[in-house]
Amino acid sequence: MVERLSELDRDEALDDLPDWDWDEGRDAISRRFVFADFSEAFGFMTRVALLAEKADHHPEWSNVWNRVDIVLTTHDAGGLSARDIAMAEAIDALVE
Ligand SMILES: C[C@H](O)[C@H](O)[C@H]1CNC2=NC(N)=NC(=O)C2=N1
Repeated sequence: MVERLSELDRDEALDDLPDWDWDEGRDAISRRFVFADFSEAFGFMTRVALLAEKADHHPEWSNVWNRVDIVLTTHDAGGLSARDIAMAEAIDALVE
């Protein structure tokens, strides 16, 4: 069972994820991705979906044409966990 990150661990992890915002109310992190067009956005979503299935850790997300909004939190833990940090790092690596 994965646990929620402590405040200290969270602050440390978020220092290395400057493009992600922490939502205190939800204990979640979010990031908006903007692409050239829908095709680029959906290609990205496909790659994220494959990562998510492999990790058995799934984003909450929405897509409007070239925009993809992703929220990561761990439902099983009731907040942000190391699984979200790992997923955010893997997602960032796709767009680097
Ligand atoms: C049974 C299965 O392992 C769980 O429901 C997994 C699947 N994907 C998940 N995704 C996310 N974001 N949080 C979870 O707690 C979670 N749990």
